[in-house]
Amino acid sequence: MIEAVGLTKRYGSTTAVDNVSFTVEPGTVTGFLGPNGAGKSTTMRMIMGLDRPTSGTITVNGRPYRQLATPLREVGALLDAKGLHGSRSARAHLTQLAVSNGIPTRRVDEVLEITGLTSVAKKKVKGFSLGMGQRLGIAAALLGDPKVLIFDEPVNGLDPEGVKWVRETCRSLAAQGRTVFISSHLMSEMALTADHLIVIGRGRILTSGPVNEVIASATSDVVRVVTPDADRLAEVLTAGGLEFRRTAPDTITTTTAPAARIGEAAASHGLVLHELVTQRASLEEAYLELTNGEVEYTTGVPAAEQVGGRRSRREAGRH
Ligand SMILES: Nc1ncnc2c1ncn2[C@@H]1O[C@H](COP(=O)(O)OP(=O)(O)OP(=O)(O)O)[C@@H](O)[C@H]1O
Repeated sequence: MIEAVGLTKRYGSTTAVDNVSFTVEPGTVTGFLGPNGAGKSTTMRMIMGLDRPTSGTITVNGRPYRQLATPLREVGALLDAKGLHGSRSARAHLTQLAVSNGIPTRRVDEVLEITGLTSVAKKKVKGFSLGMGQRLGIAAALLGDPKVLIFDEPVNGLDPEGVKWVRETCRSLAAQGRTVFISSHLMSEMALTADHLIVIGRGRILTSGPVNEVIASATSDVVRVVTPDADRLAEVLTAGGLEFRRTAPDTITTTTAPAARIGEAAASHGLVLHELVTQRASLEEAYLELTNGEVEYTTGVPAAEQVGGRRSRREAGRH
């Protein structure tokens, strides 16, 4: 398990992580979701002992990373897939890592197999595609057979097949009882991959909980009614104490009454309805609702366009 208590990291005048507390439980995929610059990578680096907290603690299995006796056997991480020596083969890279961490080299073939890299094990890493690099990074994370895994933006830049592979790998690692903590700025991807979400913005936790609850808390159903009897329906709804808006002469919308109640109220007064629709807010809307105002910078591009279209700073080569 991973536990953060009052975790804070400042870089000069920038507070990257601001008094954050959370736990990440075994047997689940926990998504760490937030816009660019929210503090995800900084938190993950602190888990791995690559950055020291300004205050607070972050532990893996009850200990700070630097106090773990055999760190690679307890926690594996994919933080930056580009930190590879290009002239080495995938097998040589993993073998060197195994030897320097006292891990039997037979494990190298196992992780190559798990990550589907056996056929390219002898190829030089510099010829690897982004997807193969991600697989190699995950192979390295799995080398010590750790119970805790941390992947920072593992699907960034991957094609749909690569995204699916990462998703299924995370799910199966969690099904084996491992603790899987993955960061992303994509709500839609997290909705498919994670069981739990921790949503962060400007270094602070905005919300956390089971994925469905987090999404439900940020979205509300909108019921839209189209009727030639809008005036009479409005009277009926008012008499029933229901709140609604007239969005067009023949259209009524409400976020407080379920469609069934509106339909029954209309039927009991013999009113004709042409449409009675429940519209669920999209995941992007939920995400924007959750992280509204928490983005580090804005581009002047409407937020809805930014969600799908923006590249992370890492992808843009500015990380
Ligand atoms: N080494 C550093 N020195 C100074 N500031 C830093 C450093 N690392 C991160 N920051 C700042 O801390 C904040 C959080 O950055 P971080 O990389 O943790 O965010 P993130 O959520 O991982 O975002 P992204 O998805 O863009 O990687 C940002 O304001 C960033 O500019």
